[in-house]
Amino acid sequence: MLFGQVVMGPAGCGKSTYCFTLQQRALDSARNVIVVNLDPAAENYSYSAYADIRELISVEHVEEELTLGPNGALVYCMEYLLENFEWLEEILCGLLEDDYVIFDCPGQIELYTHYSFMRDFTVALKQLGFQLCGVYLLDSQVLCDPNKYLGGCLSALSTMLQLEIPHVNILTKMDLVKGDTSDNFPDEEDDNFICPDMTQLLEALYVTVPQKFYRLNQVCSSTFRGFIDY
Ligand SMILES: Nc1nc2c(ncn2[C@@H]2O[C@H](COP(=O)(O)OP(=O)(O)OP(=O)(O)O)[C@@H](O)[C@H]2O)c(=O)[nH]1
Repeated sequence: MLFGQVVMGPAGCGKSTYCFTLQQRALDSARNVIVVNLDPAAENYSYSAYADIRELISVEHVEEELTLGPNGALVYCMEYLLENFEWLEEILCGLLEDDYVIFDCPGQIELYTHYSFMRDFTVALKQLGFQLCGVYLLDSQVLCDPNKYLGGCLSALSTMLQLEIPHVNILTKMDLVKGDTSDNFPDEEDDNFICPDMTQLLEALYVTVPQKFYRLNQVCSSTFRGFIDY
């Protein structure tokens, strides 16, 4: 059996940096961690890539050939990857049982929330014998703003439900958190800074969001609470 992580999250949240760091940590402990770049628009990443979707297809190429915009080209590339999955299968079939594979995914969250691509991709990997974990990265700036926190939780939850694989959320860039938290929201001094209580979230939203959305926010926060308790 092969093990792997599917690393997802909004653009710029730190996915490639996370993959690089994990690869370096593994090297230090003499473990082989393989990173596969699945972002057809990625030009720079610091890890050493075992495979790169850009060898199959790139956003730049699709934009030129099919005169599509960046988002349309990205969706085209991801569908192309699925249709030509044997390209990846051939590369991955050389792996050993102990190898651990990290898939660095694109940052357009609609790929996880609106399209079935990522789900179909993980199903195809499972058929190759992969045991997968979804890793959803969020910039820790969301901790300073209840509106961003609500949006971040919704996107992470929606991704988890779409993929139906074990799921871990990770907050990145903690070194940049300055503690200038919005009123009524826990700050760095609070024990529940990393995981605000849902009552606190609702109270903070009550102050910042128009009243007509109160009931909606109440339903959202009770949904999150349900998943936390579960
Ligand atoms: N200060 C700080 N900067 C970070 C951290 N992680 C990532 N960055 C920076 O954030 C920027 C984006 O990081 P990436 O790793 O490229 O993010 P990404 O999610 O792969 O970006 P996309 O591929 O565009 O979706 C880079 O300038 C990184 O150096 C962190 O923990 N702390």
